[in-house]
Amino acid sequence: MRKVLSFLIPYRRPMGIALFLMLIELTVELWHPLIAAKIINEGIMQQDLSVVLRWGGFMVALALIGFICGIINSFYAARVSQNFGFDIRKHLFEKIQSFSFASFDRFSTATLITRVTSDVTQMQNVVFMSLRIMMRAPLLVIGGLIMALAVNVKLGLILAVVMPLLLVLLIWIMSKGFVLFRSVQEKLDEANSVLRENLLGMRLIKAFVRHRHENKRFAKSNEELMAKTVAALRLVELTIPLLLLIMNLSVLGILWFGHLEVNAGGVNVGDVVAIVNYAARMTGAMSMVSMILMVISRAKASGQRVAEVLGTDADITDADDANASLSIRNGKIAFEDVSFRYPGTTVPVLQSVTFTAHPGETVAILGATGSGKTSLFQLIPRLYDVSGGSVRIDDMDIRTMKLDTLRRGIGFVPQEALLFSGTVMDNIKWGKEGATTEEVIAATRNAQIHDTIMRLPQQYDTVLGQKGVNLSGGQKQRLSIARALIRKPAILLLDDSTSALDVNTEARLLASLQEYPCTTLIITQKISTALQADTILLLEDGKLLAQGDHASLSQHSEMYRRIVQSQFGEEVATHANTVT
Ligand SMILES: Nc1ncnc2c1ncn2[C@@H]1O[C@H](COP(=O)(O)OP(=O)(O)OP(=O)(O)O)[C@@H](O)[C@H]1O
Repeated sequence: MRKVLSFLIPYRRPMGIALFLMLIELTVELWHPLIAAKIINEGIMQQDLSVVLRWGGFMVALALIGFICGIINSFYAARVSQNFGFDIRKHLFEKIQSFSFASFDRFSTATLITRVTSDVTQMQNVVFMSLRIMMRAPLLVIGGLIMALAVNVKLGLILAVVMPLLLVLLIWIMSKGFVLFRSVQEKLDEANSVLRENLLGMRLIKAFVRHRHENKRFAKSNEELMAKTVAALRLVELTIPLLLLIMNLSVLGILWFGHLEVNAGGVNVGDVVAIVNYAARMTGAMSMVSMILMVISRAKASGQRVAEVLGTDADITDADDANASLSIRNGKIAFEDVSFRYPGTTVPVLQSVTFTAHPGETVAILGATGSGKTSLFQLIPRLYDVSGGSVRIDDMDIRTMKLDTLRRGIGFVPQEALLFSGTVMDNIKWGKEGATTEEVIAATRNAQIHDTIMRLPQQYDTVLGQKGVNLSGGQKQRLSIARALIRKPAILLLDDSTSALDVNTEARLLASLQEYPCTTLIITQKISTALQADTILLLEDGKLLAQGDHASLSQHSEMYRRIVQSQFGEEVATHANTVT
């Protein structure tokens, strides 16, 4: 939480000005009842118009000063709170960018979105209110109490007894509110999560006619959010009427004892009016305090959630002795007795994996679904770190290299082609900042997508919809391959990235990849793809079952023979379909 509050440090000066202006406003407000008492006692009761006019004019002048200070205070409060929110959002975004995959496994996408948006807004509100009214309200209560006691001790004592009782009540309510508002934010996460999944999976939902089921799912989550919010707001709703009731009873008490005192000659009418006036202002201030306490308890819950993200250490970082001069030159990859399990799990997904991919070689990784192929890939750019053994590139343990240098030398094409909104050109240049048009075209030609792009309405300037919705699966895959090729990486990782391509296009693509001086690792389910590789790795349940070229595997691996037999029939059929 201290970390979150430290974001206010750069704004000490405007905060100081805002608080100073607020103090002037407060002084003006506390002065008013005294002047009113003077006007009543010395002007109205003595029928002296000049006193009424003089002090009346002074009152108007003070009100004007208070008004001007209030406006400038609001201006500074808005500026500080907006800048504070901007800075936190920026830091959160940068922090999330530095997250390892393990951290992403910990925080869902929906919760991260709520934390960067709604939670930060709650905290912004509290900063705005602090500078505008938070200090003013308690000071007004304390100042009002002191002034009331100064005007008349007996009548002032009524307020002195009631105020601490009210404060205890409000603090109790705040502690309840904190718990409730934390669960409101959690329910908001859940509703966001359902909404997000729906929007992303809209096509599937329509195709499966599952909209009723999804409506119900969202309605359930929406109802839970409403129920939690209503419970939290009920507490807020209860607070102010309760507070008004107690304060109005005290005003009645002041009027009752006041009238007795006036009759006994112990106090002036003007003084009773002044104390009632202070009580009224304190009532207003107390209801402000109760509102503020609610906002604080909500912001405290949000602050904790934001602090959790900011306090998450990047667990995959450069080692202290990482050598900045090391970079990938030849692209030799060696796994030495590598084992791996996902952080927070006990089951190993890779066990004693040892193989070498020599520079310029193409290695295909075959294996059933869930056998650990993607996990193996993720270890190469250090998206996760090995649990045992080591991954070496050009004979260097990758943990001795700078992360950025390591990742810059790798072209990674994930299983699901992910494109960004923007033009086709922007999407390919995303792989290499400042790439020339010639470089883009060379990459798209090799990825077998240039001709397709030229047939698009605005060719390279065609704007892609969200996640590239206006492209086919195979087109998306080839665009993301082009995006990786443009980096001319020393190591190219294709995670089942040719699955949506027909056999001919895939063969052309793989042939053109031969021209790249890079070591290529291809995860594939297709024997036809594996056949183009120099070496084939056969994974089963996280273990490397066999490795070698097609001929040696056909001879030595029973499992490989089974896969070939099961697939070649299918492929002949597929090929026949493509030809016709
Ligand atoms: N983030 C994760 N946290 C925990 N376990 C995971 C995570 N990702 C994958 N796994 C588990 O690791 C195992 C291997 O998954 P992996 O994605 O590497 O398989 P794969 O061979 O690439 O499968 P596919 O061909 O279906 O993509 C699976 O049992 C999976 O449940």
